[in-house]
Amino acid sequence: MTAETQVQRKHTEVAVGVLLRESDGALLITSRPAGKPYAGYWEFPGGKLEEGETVEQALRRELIEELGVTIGTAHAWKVTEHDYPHALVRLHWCKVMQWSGEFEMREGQQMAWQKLPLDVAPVLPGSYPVLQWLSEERGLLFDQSYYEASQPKA
Ligand SMILES: Nc1nc2c([nH]c(=O)n2[C@@H]2O[C@H](COP(=O)(O)OP(=O)(O)OP(=O)(O)O)[C@@H](O)[C@H]2O)c(=O)[nH]1
Repeated sequence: MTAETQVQRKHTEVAVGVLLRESDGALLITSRPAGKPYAGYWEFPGGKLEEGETVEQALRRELIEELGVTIGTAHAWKVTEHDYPHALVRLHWCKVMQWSGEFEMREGQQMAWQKLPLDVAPVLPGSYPVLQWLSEERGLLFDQSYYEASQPKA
């Protein structure tokens, strides 16, 4: 092993929210704004933890900044990792059932309340496991290829 391969990449810690609408179980997804890696891809709302923040604090701050809503409790759910060319991310997934305020896309992104399977694509690859778990919870089949960039929607 060379010195280069021994270098450990540092994880970027990310808080991500699965907002679930009580009336019909729909979940909220948003598009990544222009200027960020994977611009235009669909994702769950969230962002990077800042120094000294807990996951819940970071998620609450990000959703105010990006969507203009204040969340209630963020229920810690799963932790996943994904190695992108731009970053090695550790994603802290939370389920959120309560929020207040009006949704306002403060970064020029799009939002959509969606049932599974989603009818938008592509989705960030780091989010595929969560779509799989959410599908399994609902007794639905999960087909990753449906969400990949190369798959034109029917
Ligand atoms: N928000 C969000 N990030 C995700 C998801 N899935 C996933 O792999 N990521 C990755 O997690 C990282 C989140 O970074 P971000 O760019 O959204 O965070 P941020 O808003 O704090 O960014 P900034 O401070 O650069 O503006 C990105 O590398 C992104 O590719 C997801 O579903 N939602």
